Amino acid sequence: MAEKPLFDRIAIIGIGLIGSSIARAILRGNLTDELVISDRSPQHLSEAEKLELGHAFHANPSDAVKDADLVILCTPVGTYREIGEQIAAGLKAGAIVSDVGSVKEHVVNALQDVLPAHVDFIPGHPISGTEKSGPKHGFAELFDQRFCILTPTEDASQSAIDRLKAFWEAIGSDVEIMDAKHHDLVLAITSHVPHLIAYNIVGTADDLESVTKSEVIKFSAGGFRDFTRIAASDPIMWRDVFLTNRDAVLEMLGRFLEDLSMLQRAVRDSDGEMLEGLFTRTRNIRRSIIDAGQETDAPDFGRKHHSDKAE
Ligand SMILES: NC(=O)c1ccc[n+]([C@@H]2O[C@H](COP(=O)([O-])OP(=O)(O)OC[C@H]3O[C@@H](n4cnc5c(N)ncnc54)[C@H](O)[C@@H]3O)[C@@H](O)[C@H]2O)c1
Ligand SMILES: O=C(O)C(=O)C[C@]1(C(=O)O)C=C[C@@H](O)C=C1
Repeated sequence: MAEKPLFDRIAIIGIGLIGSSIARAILRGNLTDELVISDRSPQHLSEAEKLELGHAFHANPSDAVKDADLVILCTPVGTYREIGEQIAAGLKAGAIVSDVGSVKEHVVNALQDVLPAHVDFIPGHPISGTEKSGPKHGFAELFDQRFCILTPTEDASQSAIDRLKAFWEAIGSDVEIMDAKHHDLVLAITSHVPHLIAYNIVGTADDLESVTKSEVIKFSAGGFRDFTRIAASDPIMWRDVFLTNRDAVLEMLGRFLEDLSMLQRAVRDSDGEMLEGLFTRTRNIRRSIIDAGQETDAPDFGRKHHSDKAE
């Protein structure tokens, strides 16, 4: 006899890159009997239907969450409160409500007092993605061997946390439980500030057009090209990240700028020892990431075949 799926009915709100990757991974693993999709973009909803990413499709999120045992918000974090208000009345007692947002304390603040007491609210964040947006760019393997961080509130039941953990593990991820504030500080330096740096360096190079001319494009096969990939990431998603993780980003940016000034001084003073010392330390960090299996040692990105194709 076939095994019972993890959840009878799952609703995904927002069928973009992350939502559609989760949908594909759910279908790949047979993790539900009924996968319901909602998106406010009629184009994304019909694309998702054509791609057969679910069993039912609704423009209105309150229709999608009806009878769902697991609801996952996969929209930019700035939309969460509004969506929470739209779905609250229709949520089934005992349902788990989760999300994939890149910021976590804001998500707790935006949703905690909007959601009914009869659901378990467990914010989540898969630490994997690409610079692409929309349903056609998702792929089921996105979460394989990547971390997914859960930041359950004190009110969430252990059995609901265990079920959501089992869900992400079935999707291919390793699950870590973390406090939301701590998550936001860690991700500020490992993800948010790096994106800000990429947006900045590409913007600066573009502003220096008179110096670089079209050579920004011509010579962007090396390190700069890696920055252009990151700087191509979704503008709305990243606007919301910086609007909602302001304090942690500013704290980490302050530290980053201090260290950058030290490097500036080392360059000015021709302090080769300092430069070589730092570069040796950072090279070892890259090697330890590869040894831990978090990245391939390819000259380009581990996911080149999925994410690096021009639109
Ligand atoms: N892209 C990444 O690398 C990545 C990685 C991990 C987590 N995340 C998080 O995942 C979430 C989604 O990001 P994405 O990359 O999939 O973005 P995306 O732009 O590809 O998809 C977002 C989808 O949400 C829909 N949407 C927007 N507002 C809506 C609303 N009010 N109601 C219903 N649908 C709405 C859009 O039409 C779109 O289909 C974000 O919160 C982001 O922080 C992204
Ligand atoms: O590889 C990329 O394109 C990513 O930027 C993925 C990345 C990251 O910074 O690591 C981006 C945002 C997320 O919240 C999680 C993952």
